[in-house]
Amino acid sequence: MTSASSSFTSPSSLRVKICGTTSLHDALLSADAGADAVGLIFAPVSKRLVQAKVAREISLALGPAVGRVGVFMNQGLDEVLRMAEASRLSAVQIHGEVSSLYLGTLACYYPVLRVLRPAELAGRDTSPGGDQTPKIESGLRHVQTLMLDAPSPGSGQPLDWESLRASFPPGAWLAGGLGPDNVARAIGALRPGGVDAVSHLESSPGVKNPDRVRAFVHEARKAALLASAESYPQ
Ligand SMILES: O=C(O)c1ccccc1NCC(=O)[C@H](O)[C@H](O)COP(=O)(O)O
Repeated sequence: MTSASSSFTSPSSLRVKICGTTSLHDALLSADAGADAVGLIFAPVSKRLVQAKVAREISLALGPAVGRVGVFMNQGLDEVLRMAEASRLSAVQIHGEVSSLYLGTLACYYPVLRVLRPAELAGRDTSPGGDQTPKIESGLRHVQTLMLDAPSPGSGQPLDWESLRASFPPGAWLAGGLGPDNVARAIGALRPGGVDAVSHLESSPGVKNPDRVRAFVHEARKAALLASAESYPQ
């Protein structure tokens, strides 16, 4: 496994996901801005919940080139698979406590973005009284894309990128408090395989700010280009 600082991020391979899409209008906006994927949140705790009917409408309208990632948190396998099929999702993003069996089963049907918090990345939950069991389901690494996110998803809180430099898994995606103003610094620090954002791209919960969405995609692409140029030996 290469270290995060030496891994190569090709500008064309950085994936940009715009999460918390609740309307066809905003989905088309993100696609037009050059996003690779939109996130459709089905976790009931979210203030950005998308209606199943709207999610399906979005999936069918976006066509094959833009991913539709369903976001789930502590929801049963049956529910995830049912929503994914009904909404014509192209991938699922899984937050919360789930088993290896759960992830392995899902991975038979959909590409899985598995979300971890920094404490879990270190291999154990360091919170008071936390479970010390390693949290990366090692047998499933080959079928998962990891995403590192803040402990409270969708809260707009950035992670401490510097402290993650040594442990950030090559190719993992990064979320947590990203926006047009800081995504370049985050890419420069960790060279993620993808970036994902919601809070700092909105005018109100569940409603996108078009200028910020466009600026986010633009800044992310520009930073990936710079990072890949720096990765070439002189
Ligand atoms: O955004 C939410 O409301 C949400 C609620 C419950 C589970 C996941 C949720 N969002 C998932 C995402 O992928 C967000 O884009 C990610 O957490 C980053 O959010 P932000 O820090 O607000 O950019």
